[in-house]
Amino acid sequence: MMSTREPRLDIRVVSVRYGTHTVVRDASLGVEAGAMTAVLGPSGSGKSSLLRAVAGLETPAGGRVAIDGVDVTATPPHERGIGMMFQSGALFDHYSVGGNVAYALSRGRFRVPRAQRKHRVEELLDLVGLRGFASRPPASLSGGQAQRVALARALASHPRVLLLDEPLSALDRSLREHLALEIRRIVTSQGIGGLYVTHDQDEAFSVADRLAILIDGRIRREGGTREVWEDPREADVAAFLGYDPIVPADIAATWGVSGPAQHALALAPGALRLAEDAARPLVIDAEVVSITDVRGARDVCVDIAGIGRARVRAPMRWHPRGSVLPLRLDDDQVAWVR
Ligand SMILES: Nc1ncnc2c1ncn2[C@@H]1O[C@H](COP(=O)(O)OP(=O)(O)OP(=O)(O)O)[C@@H](O)[C@H]1O
Repeated sequence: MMSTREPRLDIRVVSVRYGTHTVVRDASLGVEAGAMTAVLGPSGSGKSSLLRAVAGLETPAGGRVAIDGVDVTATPPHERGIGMMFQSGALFDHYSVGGNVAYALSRGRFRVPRAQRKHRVEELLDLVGLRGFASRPPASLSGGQAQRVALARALASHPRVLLLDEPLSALDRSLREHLALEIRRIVTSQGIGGLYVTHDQDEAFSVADRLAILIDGRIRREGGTREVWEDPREADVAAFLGYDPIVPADIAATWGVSGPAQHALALAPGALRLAEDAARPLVIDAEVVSITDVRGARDVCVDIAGIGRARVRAPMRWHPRGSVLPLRLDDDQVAWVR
């Protein structure tokens, strides 16, 4: 059920234009306090431009941005009560880790009195898992630690809204997953409204509780992560999320599956299963194209008449019995799309 409270961050029909080129068109989105929305979309879809408009670094060509019900569309960035974190933390090398965080406490409308800064720096470093790091020079930090400092700095002045633009994309995957969960924990526990820009589907799903899918400057789907995944509604949204292939309705009908008129059947990874022991006729015949060993499984590329290439997971010790591979469909792993 939708809350009747004012959302922490309210983006209403915001457009961003560079010259005559509109790169964000009528974007509307609400983020509750203590919640994180990921703006997920392909490269060049306008994600950073939307974030920059929310931050006040870009003047929207139309629409409004409100924080806690107050219109901040014309408010300078440092007076909006927002924190920002980017791909590269851009720490000051000539300050210590603590100095970098303290600097953020000394500026803007939300600055902290000098006497309280040291305590707040320690509190923030503790929050991001860097207790005892205050006197370290930034050059001595790993990439992940540097981004933790950037996060501490972004949180320094008790922002009401935290804006994150691909903050983990320079880190390796395992660290990215770990830090994404930690950022989520911090945003939630601090009651901040988080807006997190990424092009990485896995990262979006681990960091956010809601998703806004931005394609070609338009928010094409918005909702809870699970809801968006289970019902992407449109074929290109499904394809961007990783559904592949998208099967025309007439072919799906030959598998005994039918859906709404003018819809196609999008298959999630894992929707096609080996069916070597299943009773005919409810099997889909595929041709084996290639087999690649991956961690803990075999990735089988198949060709299905009328659809083309698709991928199927098989156990590590599996070998095909012939060139024709019988498959079945797991109908929990499909979505009907327009
Ligand atoms: N300052 C600018 N002046 C002119 N065009 C710009 C400017 N900034 C971005 N653009 C263009 O706006 C479009 C959207 O860019 P934006 O950086 O918002 O996309 P994005 O989804 O964040 O992409 P990426 O994931 O690659 O960072 C692109 O076509 C880009 O070239």
